[in-house]
Amino acid sequence: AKSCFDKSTYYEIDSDIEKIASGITDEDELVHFYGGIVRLVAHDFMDYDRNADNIMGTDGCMDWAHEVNKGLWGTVWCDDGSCHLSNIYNEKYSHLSKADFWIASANAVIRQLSVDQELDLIDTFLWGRQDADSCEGQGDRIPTGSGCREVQDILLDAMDLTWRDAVALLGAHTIGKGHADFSGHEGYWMPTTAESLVFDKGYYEEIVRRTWRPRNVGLKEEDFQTGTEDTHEEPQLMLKTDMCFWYDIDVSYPCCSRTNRWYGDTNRCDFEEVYSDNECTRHDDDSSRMEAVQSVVEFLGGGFPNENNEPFYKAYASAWYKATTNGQDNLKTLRSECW
Ligand code: HEM
Repeated sequence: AKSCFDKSTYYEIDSDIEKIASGITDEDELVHFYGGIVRLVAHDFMDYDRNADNIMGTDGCMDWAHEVNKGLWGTVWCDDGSCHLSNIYNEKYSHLSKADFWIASANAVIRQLSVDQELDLIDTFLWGRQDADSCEGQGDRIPTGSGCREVQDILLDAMDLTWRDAVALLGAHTIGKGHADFSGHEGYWMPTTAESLVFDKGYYEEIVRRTWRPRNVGLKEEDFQTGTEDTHEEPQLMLKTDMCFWYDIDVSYPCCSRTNRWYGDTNRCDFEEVYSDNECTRHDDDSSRMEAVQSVVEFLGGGFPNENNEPFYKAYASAWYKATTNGQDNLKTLRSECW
């Protein structure tokens, strides 16, 4: 096997992803095809812990049976020939490590779904990662969405990212969907399926502009929702970890954002239960988490509405690079040709 990764192989993976996507006619399935690939990489890099004996990170190893990874094994990656991504890997790319292949595949998704296909991550792509055979405890390191504390412990402390990096990376929730069967968090981060197929700064606009009321209070799937069956075909959600970039929900949950907005006669916080009397509080001015708030403002790209995805794209590329190279010291740039 040639253990070499050249540009033409990188482009071929991109076009294979495009080909598979163009054959998927069901929109929900398409959202999960694209979203699942990016989430797969996120679960590979979010287990990195610089302070642990086994630092893990992008090593192609996943504790597939762990609850937090539900929705990856069996639909995104599998060994029975029923998953697009593992099928092309087995057919054409198994000379590459899974870790490198997954990242190249996610780069393809991000490029294809970005506005004007502008967010091309090829220039910062490095390869040479080695797959690990075992990664015991991997799943225990992955965040579940419980709140700001989790972002701080995992993305900042263990992964050595900044708040700005974390806010940029989570912008990926603009694509994809949460599933009742997998995480228990049902719904899209965006208001429509179509918008869940565009990789842009929409996620930040949704956090800031909507009224978000608590859902699943008291359960382990505590999160936020907005809208009603009248306004939304499918539920629209935010996790507590998403809302944390704008509100101090560790302190104020179960709370509602923007308590002064109405839908007919009903306060938008009060559809199921009254939350209009408990507004989500903002971070203290002197809190280190204000860096997250400032990053959201930066990625909004100016006053609403605007088409300026530049600040988000730049920060995303830089954070993605850090997250996918953490702990790796022998990575190489793409060859122009492999022999
Ligand atoms: C605090 C960190 C994070 C938490 C708590 C979190 C949590 C979740 C949850 C609960 C889901 C729904 C899974 C399901 O039910 O199908 C999800 C999906 C997703 N996540 Fe995250 N995530 C985090 C970070 C990230 C990062 C860093 C990325 C990428 C850069 C990412 C990309 C995605 C994508 C694309 C989906 C959609 C998957 C699909 O459509 O099947 N997430 N995430």
